[in-house]
Amino acid sequence: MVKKDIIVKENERKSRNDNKKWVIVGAVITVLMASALKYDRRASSSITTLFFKDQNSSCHCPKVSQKYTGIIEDCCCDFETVDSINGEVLHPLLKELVTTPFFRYFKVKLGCRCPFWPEDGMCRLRDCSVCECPENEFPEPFKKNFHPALLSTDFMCQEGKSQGSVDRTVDNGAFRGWVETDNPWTNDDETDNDDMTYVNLQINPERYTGYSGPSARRIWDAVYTENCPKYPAGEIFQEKKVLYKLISGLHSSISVHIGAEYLLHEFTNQWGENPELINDRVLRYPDRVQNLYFTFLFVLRSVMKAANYLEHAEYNTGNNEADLKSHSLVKQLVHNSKLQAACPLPFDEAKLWQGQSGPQLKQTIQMQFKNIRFLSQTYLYLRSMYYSTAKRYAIFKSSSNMSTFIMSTYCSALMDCVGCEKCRLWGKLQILGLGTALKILFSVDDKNYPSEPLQLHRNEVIALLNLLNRLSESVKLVHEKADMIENIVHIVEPASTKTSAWQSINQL
Ligand SMILES: Cc1cc2nc3c(=O)[nH]c(=O)nc-3n(C[C@H](O)[C@H](O)[C@H](O)COP(=O)(O)OP(=O)(O)OC[C@H]3O[C@@H](n4cnc5c(N)ncnc54)[C@H](O)[C@@H]3O)c2cc1C
Repeated sequence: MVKKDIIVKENERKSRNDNKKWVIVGAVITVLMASALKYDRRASSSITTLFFKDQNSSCHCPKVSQKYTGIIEDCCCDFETVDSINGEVLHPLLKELVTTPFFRYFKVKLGCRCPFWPEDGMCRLRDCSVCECPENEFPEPFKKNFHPALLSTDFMCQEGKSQGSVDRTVDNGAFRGWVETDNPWTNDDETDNDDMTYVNLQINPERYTGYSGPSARRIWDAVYTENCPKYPAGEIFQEKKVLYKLISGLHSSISVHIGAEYLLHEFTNQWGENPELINDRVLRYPDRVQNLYFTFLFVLRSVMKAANYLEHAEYNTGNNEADLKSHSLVKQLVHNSKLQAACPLPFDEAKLWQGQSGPQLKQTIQMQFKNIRFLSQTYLYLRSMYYSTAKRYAIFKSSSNMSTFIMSTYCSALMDCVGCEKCRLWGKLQILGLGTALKILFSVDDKNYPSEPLQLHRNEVIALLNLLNRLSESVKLVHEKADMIENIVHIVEPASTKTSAWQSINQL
């Protein structure tokens, strides 16, 4: 063997040894993390939090999840495109937008009475309660029930658009001011009164609150079982499936936010990520991840459809500079060329309500989602007759068709039963956001009823864009960290051996 070959061989051997060393070091670190995770979940969360932070701050790109690829079920976009456009365009814009004064103050009725069960605040943390805004903090124009004058340009007709294809954009040449009209998809009992309060969303983040147990379970159980039934295999109505997927996607997002900002050590008030929770509640179930992406695209589509309305809306809080910023960010969002090129139609709402039973089905589903006052009245009547809560609930569950019908009309009313103020705040905001998306996509028919253009409440716009931001954050976290979380958690315990308490209950 010539000398040169010997040197090459020697270098290869050294490099193999070096590699082995790194493999061993890696394995030791993994084992240490795994044992820490096994014996102290909270401590391990801190370790993984540090681990995640290091990954992000290093010069290497964070490891990207390749697990979710291809077209997102029932949508017109694939995972890869959504991840890239979200990371590049949507997330940065939305993150900034929701900090502006217009979008950070949300009007909400927090002290509502649950029409189904007595209040049983199961919250055990101070983090559960909401800091309401002092009177002098929220924007002056928000206090007035103002109706600004109409802009001069009126609703434009659609003549001359390309040959016969249906243009489904909501084209409101004029912004008609913030109005008080009923949203057929949500509770319309949110008009101004003394019970309403303004909340600064920035200081009330959606995160772990400690709200759990029977109270929380009962809400989700009611949402899925009573109002938005899980679709059985072979379900014929695509529309019902859409409603289920929206709720499930929202649920996934809430779980991701709980896991992303978790109270690791109550005593030291240390917050961080809880990867095990994110894995157990969302990542282990590919359909829940699909539903999260679906909900994101659905809401995104509604924002894109309402582009012209949102562009011409008034973002007035009395702070000129900040309001110009809100307006500019909204415009950048709704007319973003990268977004339009990458994912021009995130969800195709025109495919729904097509069959003969379409209109009736639409009404039924609308009723499932919204809250009608009728229930409260009927419920109060029943309550005056029956004192036992259990009996009252049993009546609703088992008696006449009427009761079943009434019971099934409630998705948003259930938010009044959430026994934790902060969860109720975000629950109400996000259900209102979903209701607004549904309203934009399904309640406005520019082609057949051009005289009834889209009209939104200020609060609906605030809810819609905050919801989109929440979903965008969840999608980003799942995309960037799913593989890492799954690897870490699987080292400790194979997913297949785990069965959550709730899964067991549901399987009974
Ligand atoms: C409206 C609302 C808002 C909330 N907001 C917060 C909050 O901000 N902070 C906080 O700490 N807690 C919040 N909670 C409580 C939280 O959502 C959980 O209920 C709680 O942490 C207990 O979790 P769990 O493990 O019992 O499962 P849950 O999340 O309560 O889930 C219950 C069951 O629903 C099913 N399920 C779960 N996820 C999905 C999904 N994506 N799709 C379909 N089915 C699913 C499963 O069968 C699961 O076992 C909120 C609850 C509600 C109802």
